[in-house]
Amino acid sequence: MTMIAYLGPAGTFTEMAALRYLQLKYPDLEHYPSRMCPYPTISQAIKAAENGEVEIAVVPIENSIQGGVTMTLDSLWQSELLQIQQAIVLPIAHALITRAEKLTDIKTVYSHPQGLAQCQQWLDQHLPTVQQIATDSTTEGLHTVAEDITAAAIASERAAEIYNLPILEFPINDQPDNFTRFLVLGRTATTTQGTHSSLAFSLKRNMPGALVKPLLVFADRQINLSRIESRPTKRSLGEYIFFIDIDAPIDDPNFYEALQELQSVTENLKILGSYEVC
Ligand SMILES: O=C(O)C(=O)C[C@]1(C(=O)O)C=C[C@@H](O)C=C1
Repeated sequence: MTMIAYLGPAGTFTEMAALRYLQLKYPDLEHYPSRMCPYPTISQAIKAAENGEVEIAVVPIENSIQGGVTMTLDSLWQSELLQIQQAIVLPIAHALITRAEKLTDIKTVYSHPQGLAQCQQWLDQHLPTVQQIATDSTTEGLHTVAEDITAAAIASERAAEIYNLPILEFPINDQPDNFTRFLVLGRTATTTQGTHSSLAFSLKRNMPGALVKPLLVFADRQINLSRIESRPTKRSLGEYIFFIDIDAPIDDPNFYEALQELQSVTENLKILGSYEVC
């Protein structure tokens, strides 16, 4: 029975993505929740899949407004075993969940840093003096909201329903078109072949033009990169790992050739997966 680790507690956007994956993959399943294992942080969910406690981890990777989820990018680079099996894109609409009757009664607002950032203009305008408290997920602060009438949390409408808490304002995200991409990660033995591929590499030397060579490998073959993002290697200042998404399956001969050549112009090259996006 496939068990799925996700960023919890219950009611997170990541849980919605995990449920969507289960419904797509196993449409005949009767009881989805019994397969769902919440973890308090993204890195713990990823570790659970890596050490075999669960088969799959579902984690956020990128928001259309705030960009990459750094904890996921760093964990992907460090992971020796996990591959991307599927990507899921969900619209994200945030609610202000609180037992306070009016905005002026609120003293603290809890949310995941992505949740706070996606509602920053709204917060500046409507709750400018309220203390913002970053949590590991949008739902972590909901227990406090249940106990403290001056506390509020930014989370989904579904979370308010699960915890039986009222919504004071909805939607409060600054951009109506707000999307987050989630990844379904599984062990390499179950590697998939899909229409999209992701890889990451570090460079041999930190010198002018070092990034041009790997990029030319793709440009010369007319391979389109749909995303490039960098993270520090954590070895020394100014050294980066580059994450690249490509709209091509890994078994495309053109792409396969590019990968061979990429080995010679990068220090460490990781194929993160070949997968479908839904
Ligand atoms: O805290 C949650 O509800 C999550 O699923 C995490 C997360 C994220 O890390 O981006 C997912 C979607 C939204 O962008 C806000 C938060």
